[in-house]
Amino acid sequence: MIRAIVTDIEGTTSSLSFVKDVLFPYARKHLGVYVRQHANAPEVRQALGDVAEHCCARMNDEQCIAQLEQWIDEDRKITPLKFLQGLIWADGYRSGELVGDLYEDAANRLQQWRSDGMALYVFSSGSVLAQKLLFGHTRYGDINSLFSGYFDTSTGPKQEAGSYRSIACAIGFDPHEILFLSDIAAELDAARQAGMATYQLLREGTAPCEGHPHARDFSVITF
Ligand SMILES: CSCCC(=O)C(=O)COP(=O)(O)O
Ligand SMILES: [Mg+2]
Repeated sequence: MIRAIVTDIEGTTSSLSFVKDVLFPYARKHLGVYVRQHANAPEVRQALGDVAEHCCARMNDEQCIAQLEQWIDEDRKITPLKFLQGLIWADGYRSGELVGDLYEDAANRLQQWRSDGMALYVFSSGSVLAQKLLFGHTRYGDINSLFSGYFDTSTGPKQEAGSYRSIACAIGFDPHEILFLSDIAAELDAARQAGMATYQLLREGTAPCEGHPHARDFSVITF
């Protein structure tokens, strides 16, 4: 019996275009100024140190900024980039320039599942801060109270079964009691390898993959 649901964000609860055409360009535009202005903040220093460590190189701040900009252009899911993006998006949500995108069917079904006693979690490449910001600033209001926990790449890559085993362990459910929702075949394969049930969301432009049930939106998911 399914007792917990873990959901991806981009292409699942929220549109691909919001992430690619709104969030990433916003971070790209503000990254340099943000890092220079906050260069002495401990969390920014830590992130820049992690960039250099990832590159196995000694790098000054400007070299780190150039590397981070390149990673945004390549849509790399590297933890210090994701961490800094979350900090930068916070300003955009605070000012009202960013509104967290959330499909209406996802908002309704998440609410219903929670009312039915289902435990709900998020697993996204976006940092935990970025996840809370998105769900905290939707046109349906702040829906963070629906979620019991959040996971990002600090738990592990989304294409590796071990990440899903770690999530199951952390939330205290057997993998067979957990349903994982995503648009990406490699993520669904990894979750199933860990023993989770899966559903592929077929939002705009997503092609169905083999071996997983699929749904055009949250309203038709059954388990
Ligand atoms: C938390 S919203 C930003 C999502 C993001 O940065 C990203 O790279 C998309 O990752 P997902 O795992 O949700 O597909
Ligand atoms: Mg996705």
